Amino acid sequence: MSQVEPVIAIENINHYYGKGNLRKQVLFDINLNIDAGEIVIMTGPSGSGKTTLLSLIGCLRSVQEGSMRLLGQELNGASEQKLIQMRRQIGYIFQAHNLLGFLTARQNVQMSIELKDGVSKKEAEAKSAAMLEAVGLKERINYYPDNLSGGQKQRIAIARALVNHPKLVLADEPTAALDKKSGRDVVEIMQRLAKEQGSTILLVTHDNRILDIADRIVDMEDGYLTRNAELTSTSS
Ligand SMILES: Nc1ncnc2c1ncn2[C@@H]1O[C@H](COP(=O)(O)OP(=O)(O)OP(=O)(O)O)[C@@H](O)[C@H]1O
Repeated sequence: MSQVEPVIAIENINHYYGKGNLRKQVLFDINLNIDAGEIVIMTGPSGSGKTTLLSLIGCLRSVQEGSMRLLGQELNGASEQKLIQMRRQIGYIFQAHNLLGFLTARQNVQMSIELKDGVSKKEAEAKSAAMLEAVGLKERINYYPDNLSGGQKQRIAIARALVNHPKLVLADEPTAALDKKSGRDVVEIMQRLAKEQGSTILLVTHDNRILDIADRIVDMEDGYLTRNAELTSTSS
């Protein structure tokens, strides 16, 4: 039998912004494979290309040069419709968590389930409540985001991203707005749920305090991948 295909397989990716004289290359010959269930942290200075790479992997931007296979599907040349379909298989957690203020915690989570076909409202309600319980917000299910702390809001965003059991979770600076303890709590919840669900996580961060949750750390610098190192586990 052939080897299991990585969740993300990136080969010789280049990316450019702008046109004509203003055209500027921001990603240079990126090669990276990420396997199922891996937690990978991407670090690097501001402007090094992390968000650009994350948005290509997240099907939020079209691949220009090179090959990017996501869950076995080639994204180079993929139609907009195909990209939309791929996005449904990804959980997104961003710094500005994008919760809807006029919906409660549960309704925010439920929304991402109701986008799927074949799930009854009752089922969606129960799933959302269970997911909020899993991130430690059992007592806050009916709260509106404005009445919750930054860490609690980010936990809703995690519940929303993971409720459909996506194979891939992309997180861009998920702890940036949080104090040390809340930041730590948030990534530990992500780590636990992803391991339980067998999800792959790719997380961009400047936060050195959370690097130890990763199986592997990759560094970007000036558009190049400069380090791709596995962490040796200290646990038995
Ligand atoms: N929409 C855009 N149009 C033109 N240039 C862009 C655009 N988005 C990003 N850039 C440029 O591309 C380069 C990479 O930016 P990118 O946002 O990917 O870096 P980053 O590593 O995520 O930075 P940060 O840590 O500050 O978010 C930078 O030089 C940036 O100025």
